[in-house]
Amino acid sequence: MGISVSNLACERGSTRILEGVDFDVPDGQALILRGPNGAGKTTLLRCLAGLTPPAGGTLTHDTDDVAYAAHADGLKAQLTAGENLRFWARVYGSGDIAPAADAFRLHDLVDRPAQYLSAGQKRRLALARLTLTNRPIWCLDEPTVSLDAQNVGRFADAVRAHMAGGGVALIATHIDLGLDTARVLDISQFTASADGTEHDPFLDEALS
Ligand SMILES: Nc1ncnc2c1ncn2[C@@H]1O[C@H](COP(=O)(O)OP(=O)(O)OP(=O)(O)O)[C@@H](O)[C@H]1O
Repeated sequence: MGISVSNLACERGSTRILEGVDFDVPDGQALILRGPNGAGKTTLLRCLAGLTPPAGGTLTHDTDDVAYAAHADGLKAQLTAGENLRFWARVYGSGDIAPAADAFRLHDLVDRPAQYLSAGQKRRLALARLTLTNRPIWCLDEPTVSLDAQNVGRFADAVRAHMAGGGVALIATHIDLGLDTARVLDISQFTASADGTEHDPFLDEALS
């Protein structure tokens, strides 16, 4: 399956952010998305996940096959960590939460309400959801924010396990995850602004 993107254009609001985006990611591979702040990494991931329709070009994958992890953790604050995991396991039809809890060392936290978890613990819980989705394509936006070095390593292990099972991962990150086989794509080459500078639609509007 993998992902194949051809001449893709992406918008936020009605503003064209990216155009001419071309790449392939075969099964079992990861693609690291790089580019300066505002280059359009989130915009591209949202488009690949089906949250924003493409403004042009083609995607070959079914967006229902995508598990998307945004900047926000998306936890249910009143539920415990374990209840959050069991909720997602029911939603995605995956029975056992133990492998997800193992991957991110959450066993000691399962009875704690999510609202009382530290920032890094919340992020680990949010990332554990990925392993419960059984979805083959992971689109991850700055997944390691708030993680310490050991947990960055655990996250990288989870991505490796996903790839070993034939899964695909697209990861916007500014850090080195140590994924030796991953390709890197600088998406600033696809920025839609004519002069090549960072496009700021709010400034454009103020000056027009
Ligand atoms: N709703 C919106 N309407 C118009 N423009 C938007 C909207 N949301 C974001 N943008 C603009 O789209 C551009 C791309 O934003 P995006 O969040 O995709 O960048 P990014 O590469 O993920 O940045 P960062 O590294 O800072 O997370 C930015 O210039 C941003 O200001």
